[in-house]
Amino acid sequence: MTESTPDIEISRRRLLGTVGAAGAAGLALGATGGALAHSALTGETATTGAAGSAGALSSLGSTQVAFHGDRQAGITTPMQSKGHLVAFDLAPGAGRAEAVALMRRWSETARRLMAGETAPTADTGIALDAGPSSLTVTFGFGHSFFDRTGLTARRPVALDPLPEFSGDRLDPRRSNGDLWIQIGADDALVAFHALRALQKDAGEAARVRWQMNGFNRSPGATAEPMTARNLMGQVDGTGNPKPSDPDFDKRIFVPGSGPGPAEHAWMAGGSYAVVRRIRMLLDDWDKQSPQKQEQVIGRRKADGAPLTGGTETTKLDLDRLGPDGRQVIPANAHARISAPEQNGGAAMLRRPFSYHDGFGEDGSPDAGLLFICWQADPLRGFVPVQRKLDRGDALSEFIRHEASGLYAVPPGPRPGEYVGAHLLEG
Ligand SMILES: C=CC1=C(C)c2cc3[nH]c(cc4nc(cc5[nH]c(cc1n2)c(C)c5CCC(=O)O)C(CCC(=O)O)=C4C)c(C)c3C=C
Ligand SMILES: [Fe+2]
Repeated sequence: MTESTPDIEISRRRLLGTVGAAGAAGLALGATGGALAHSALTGETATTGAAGSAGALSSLGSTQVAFHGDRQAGITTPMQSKGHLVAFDLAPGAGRAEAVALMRRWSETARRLMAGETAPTADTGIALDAGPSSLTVTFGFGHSFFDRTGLTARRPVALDPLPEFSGDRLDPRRSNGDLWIQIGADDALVAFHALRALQKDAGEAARVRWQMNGFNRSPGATAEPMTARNLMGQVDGTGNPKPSDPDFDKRIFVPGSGPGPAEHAWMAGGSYAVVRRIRMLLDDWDKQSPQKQEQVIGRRKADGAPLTGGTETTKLDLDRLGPDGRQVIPANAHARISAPEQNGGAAMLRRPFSYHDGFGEDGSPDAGLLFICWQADPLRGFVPVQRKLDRGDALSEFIRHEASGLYAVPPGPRPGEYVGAHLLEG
């Protein structure tokens, strides 16, 4: 049984039965306002009720993100500790009818699992006991989906392939795809359970094209909630636009009405996800002195503060010169080049996962960032910034873009709807 507002879904049984008042704050994360609940998410666990009995959950396990809403979950939702990205291609011969049936199945599975219920068919039992654990399942459509389903006229221009960048070393087998799913959860079994259920749901209609696994810091691991670090050890995410910024919605989500053609109205309230697998050349990076590493980014490693001083949230002083007459934040520093004021206001919401897939024969880690950024229009978000980074970013020497995807992520479904219904049936 659930109690719903547009932004909040709380399991009444869990709220009244197993979680005390302190933990209840961590239970409700709306798909639109989830990021605001960061401190509730990362707070201490608050298990009450009969310890060890079925259904007794910590606030971490019982935290639930709404499946229905104006926006799909997993965009402004606080980053979870475990993530899976998976792209599918429709099977040969599968078209629009199969895509409709598939999106119906996937939506129902996602709805149930995000509510902490079992999968609709043949549940594997992997996630029993854990609760929803902030599970989010986010669906997107790639460029090739539209031709495969006879919907080319409805394909937005914003989904045109990204330009090539000089530093790209992309593997086509791990790039693009007709359909894309992002799964995030604060429990590894819950996340894998969702991945497996959705893959089984694909049946004969679609085949996995590529799949990647990622992680972030676990909620509660730090004394206070703080911006995550990446595998280079940097505080990463500071400059992200905040949901409280007056232009946040305009930058991240497709407007509800506008000059675009009517065929593209199905994307109103949606967003575009750029996904890049970026390998970090960690053996080279780790050889650099801390001072050099800080010059590459333009921020201090210890606390993420700008090299021009202050705290993590102090604005970069891009004009400041040092006693030697040189810019304190170097001309090629990553944070300078990517700053919105250096890019005509271009902004994106970065919501990545780190990844590690073992070590190569030479001992170097196959590790880096599953870089995912969200924007209302990639041509006014990712593309101009990446063009500039590609030309002169000090970080380029230490990273390699190995895979890429761009996906149209439609708005959230209304109760009774499936994700993408307005595209497939509108
Ligand atoms: C094209 C977009 C970007 C790519 C690709 C990218 C890769 C990348 N970034 C880091 C580490 C950091 N990035 C930081 C800031 C930052 N990066 C981008 C864009 C891309 N990064 C933006 C828009 C910003 C924010 C700029 C601002 O608002 O001032 C930082 C500084 C801290 C922060 O603001 O998050 C770090 C650290 C890595 C390691 C990486 C590829 C592996
Ligand atoms: Fe960056």
